[in-house]
Amino acid sequence: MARLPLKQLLQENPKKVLVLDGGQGTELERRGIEVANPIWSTIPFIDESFWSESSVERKIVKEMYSDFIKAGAEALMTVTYQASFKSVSDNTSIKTLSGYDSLLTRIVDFSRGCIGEDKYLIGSIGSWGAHICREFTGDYGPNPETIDYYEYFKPQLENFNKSSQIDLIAFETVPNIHEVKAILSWDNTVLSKPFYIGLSVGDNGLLRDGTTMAEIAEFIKSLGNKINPNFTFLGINCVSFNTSSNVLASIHELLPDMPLLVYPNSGEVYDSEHKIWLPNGDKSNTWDLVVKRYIEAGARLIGGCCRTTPQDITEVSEAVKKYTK
Ligand code: MET
Ligand SMILES: [Zn+2]
Repeated sequence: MARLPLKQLLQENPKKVLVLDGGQGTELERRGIEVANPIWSTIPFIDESFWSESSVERKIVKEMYSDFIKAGAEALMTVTYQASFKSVSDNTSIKTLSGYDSLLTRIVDFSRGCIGEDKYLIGSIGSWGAHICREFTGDYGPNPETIDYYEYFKPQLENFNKSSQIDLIAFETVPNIHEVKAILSWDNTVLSKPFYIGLSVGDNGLLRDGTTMAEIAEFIKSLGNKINPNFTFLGINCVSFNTSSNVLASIHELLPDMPLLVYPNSGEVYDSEHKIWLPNGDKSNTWDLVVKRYIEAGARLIGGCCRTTPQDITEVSEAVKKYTK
């Protein structure tokens, strides 16, 4: 069954909450793919051997999608978070724009083949900071306003814009206000299909660069009807599980009419000194509880980010069913 256009689905079903998949990068790692390299989880697609039917890595990616779908995911992301033209051309043998474009098209078409026609495919784009591992600090240097964000995103955006397989473009883990402003300054010639912004927010409830949610909301309101009509969701991703529902509620209070999205990390806490993940100390926080709060706070797209697995998505989808009845 073919899917309805995303915007139509949301408009015709005001209570519909879409279940997203979990963290593809960490899930592939959990399944045995070595992702520690500058283009992270996109690495398996670079070697020509991936495209042969017998490839083990190809099987792993397919199974990951199939397991997220069995868990209840209705929208799944391409594994292209760290696959900007700059990252790919600086770190692999693919150096030309046309070679890059072919790579993305291959990944997108393969991902569509894995998920089928009835699910939504989201084109993942990591923030500018992701290519220098700054998505959790927001430190974009002394003149973040002078960075040419469009130049950086253009090749990936153009591919996703023209692809009939991509339903929604995701700017993920955006930590800096100047980047948010740049993305929202682009009209529908630059961003010609539904898109969202996932903010990278700390436990203090601030964008990683220190900007308050109120400043972001004011900026969005100031755009008035000049805002790109394809701006479909605002929200947070790769944020801590325990604080995510409070942050989302604060955005909802400021922008009550904006459809929101949220996909936090698993409840584990990263110990950067020992480079290990520790279990969630706060047992009172369950998916059932946070999903209930997300829905109360206007979330229309809910899933998991780093270290979340199909088991997490099963719990998310059960809670979504329960609280959207
Ligand atoms: C660092 S956040 C990563 C988000 C991306 N969608 C992934 O899980 O692969
Ligand atoms: Zn993440």
